[in-house]
Amino acid sequence: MLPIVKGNRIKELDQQFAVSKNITSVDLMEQASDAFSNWFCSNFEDRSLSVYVFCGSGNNGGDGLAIARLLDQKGYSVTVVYFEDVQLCSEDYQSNFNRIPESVTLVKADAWDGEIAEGSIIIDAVFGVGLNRAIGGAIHNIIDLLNSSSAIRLAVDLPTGLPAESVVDGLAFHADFTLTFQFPKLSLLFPEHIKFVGELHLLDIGIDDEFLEKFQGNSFYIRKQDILGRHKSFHRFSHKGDFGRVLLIGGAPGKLGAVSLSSYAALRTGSGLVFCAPEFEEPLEIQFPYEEIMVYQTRANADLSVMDAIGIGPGWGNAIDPDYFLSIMVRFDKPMVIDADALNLLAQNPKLIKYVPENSILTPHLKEFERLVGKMEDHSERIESASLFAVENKVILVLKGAHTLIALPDGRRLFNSSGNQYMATAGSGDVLTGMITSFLGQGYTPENAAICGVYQHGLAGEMASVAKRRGMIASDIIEKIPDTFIDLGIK
Ligand SMILES: NC(=O)C1=CN([C@@H]2O[C@H](COP(=O)(O)OP(=O)(O)OC[C@H]3O[C@@H](n4cnc5c(N)ncnc54)[C@H](OP(=O)(O)O)[C@@H]3O)[C@@H](O)[C@H]2O)[C@@H](O)CC1
Ligand SMILES: Nc1ncnc2c1ncn2[C@@H]1O[C@H](COP(=O)(O)OP(=O)(O)O)[C@@H](O)[C@H]1O
Ligand SMILES: [K+]
Repeated sequence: MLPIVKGNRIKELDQQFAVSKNITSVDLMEQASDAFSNWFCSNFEDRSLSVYVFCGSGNNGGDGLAIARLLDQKGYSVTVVYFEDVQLCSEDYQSNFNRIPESVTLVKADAWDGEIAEGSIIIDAVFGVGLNRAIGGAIHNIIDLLNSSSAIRLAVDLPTGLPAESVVDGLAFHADFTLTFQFPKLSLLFPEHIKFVGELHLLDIGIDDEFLEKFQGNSFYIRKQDILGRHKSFHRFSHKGDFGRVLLIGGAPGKLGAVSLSSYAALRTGSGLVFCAPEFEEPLEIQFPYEEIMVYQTRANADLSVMDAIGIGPGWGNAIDPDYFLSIMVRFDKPMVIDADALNLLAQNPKLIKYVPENSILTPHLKEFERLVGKMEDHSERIESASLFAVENKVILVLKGAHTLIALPDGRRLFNSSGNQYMATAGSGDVLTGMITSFLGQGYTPENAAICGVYQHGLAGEMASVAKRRGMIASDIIEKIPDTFIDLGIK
């Protein structure tokens, strides 16, 4: 998995990597700038475009100067606006300043007329991970101006003004696209920053994962290539028992759809047998839209030990007796998936938390998480409390949203890369519960069930949204689950 290295370690990483490859830091800057300009050329093919590059005094500005030179070579019309006298800038900035060809218009910010031709592109290379205070003075005025421009805005590594790990305080550049080097900086994944980050892309600048691991902390980014190796394979003689017997508990009158979506998602994820226990007086009379789902009674002393996995909570309603929930946890006594109304029940009865089986997977969205632990200031605080909750309670906490966080009981924090805004539709969380429960029932470790479930849920959402966009609904996500196995090469 890709380490999300902290901003304050990146300089050291840069230097050590350059030494290990027998190159200079300015060579690495060239590799980064080359990756940026290649991305630029394949996304903005019209060479008659005017490009304005804004350069700060550090290495982010150095990248900007190298990018300006490379785009000029490719035939774009390039203007560089810079802020600081060159002798006061970083060494690699100075090398690139000296290489700026005459064909690039070079203008100091205080002499710039503030004009940006219609249809131009702005590149922000003012500050990256070296930001150490709020933006002020002339830079503030120019960023303000750029933010109100109709031009397309690109940020190099990090939009200027965003700190690498915390929430922005004051002004920041509003990018339409952020092209970040090698790995995402943590703050690029915060919901508060979506208007600054725009569409996020990672650019490979040649630093291998093995080298990055030397600088890893507790945060990682889940990519497509991390999934295949976490899957189990089944063979020609596997029978439905091998694929697991799972139970989904939930669905009160008026909310049957939720648990029905979870159950159907579990079937599409590969479960051999899917049972559902809806919260009705006469559950056996319930007709599900999917005939493959069987009804199970969990009241009284029904044997839960015959189940390989249980997912509990979708549409369960708010009239559940906490003792009944407790009896399910005690009777089952293996990791389970806890979602929606079951999480609300935990929030209302905190004493129940100690009965949650170890390594269970809790899947709150932001509101449900706040009900569990109290109100939080911002995403940075949310990440810390999710991680603390997972460690203290020995559970896996899946904090849902864009870049869903999987907080593991050993303190690692995994951020998801798949999914998109079209998944913000009723029932898509119920689908996730069904998928994770299914993997757990197929014998995956809770960690792998959570990782594969979260990643593939996002991938299925991406696939379904290609044809449906904002018209996508939760059952469209379910229909694409089988395609995710094909796309990932999983047998
Ligand atoms: N391995 C990689 O990932 C690679 C990284 N690379 C690139 O390096 C970038 C990091 O470069 P960096 O460390 O030089 O920091 P950067 O962001 O340019 O700014 C620091 C300068 O800004 C100043 N300053 C700070 N805040 C300020 C403020 N509010 N207002 C005014 N000034 C402020 C501060 O000066 P100070 O006044 O504090 O002395 C300092 O001089 C990284 O984001 C990426 O683009 C690639 O080249 C190669 C591979
Ligand atoms: N912008 C987004 N990007 C990626 N995934 C998203 C986005 N918005 C929502 N999702 C995903 O959709 C699901 C929504 O779950 P939830 O809020 O529980 O919805 P519901 O209660 O309607 O089922 C989560 O898995 C979440 O990660
Ligand atoms: K920048």
